[in-house]
Amino acid sequence: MDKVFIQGLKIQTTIGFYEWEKQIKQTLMIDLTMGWNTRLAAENDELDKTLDYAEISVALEQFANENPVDLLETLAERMANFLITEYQIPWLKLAIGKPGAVHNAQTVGIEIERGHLS
Ligand SMILES: Nc1nc2c(c(=O)[nH]1)N=C([C@H](O)[C@@H](O)CO)CN2
Repeated sequence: MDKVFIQGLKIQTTIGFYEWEKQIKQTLMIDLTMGWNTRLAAENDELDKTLDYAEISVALEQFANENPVDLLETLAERMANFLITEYQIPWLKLAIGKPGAVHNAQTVGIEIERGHLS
């Protein structure tokens, strides 16, 4: 299957298990790969036949800010459900990094895959 991807999307949002984290915004880095048949858009050069990576980038930051949670795991699961439902995405891989979380690590985070590749 073809893929549409977004790499290194930097968003600012409230996230974290500890009380002090609920008072601030922190940076998250998102990498998202989505399965899609890109031939449909290519046939007649039509944006509305594909996944608009610009629209989805904006939607992800908005989603994170409207759904504050403690864990990256929870955010990733909810984001994946949102994307699959809203855009009828059959398969996706989503990684969320929290670069400021561990002072002596470049970044930490999680990666999930949901749905099925045909
Ligand atoms: N696997 C995870 N571990 C931790 C998370 C998380 O979301 N997933 N979160 C924290 C804290 O919020 C941390 O980022 C604050 O330093 C700790 N471990």
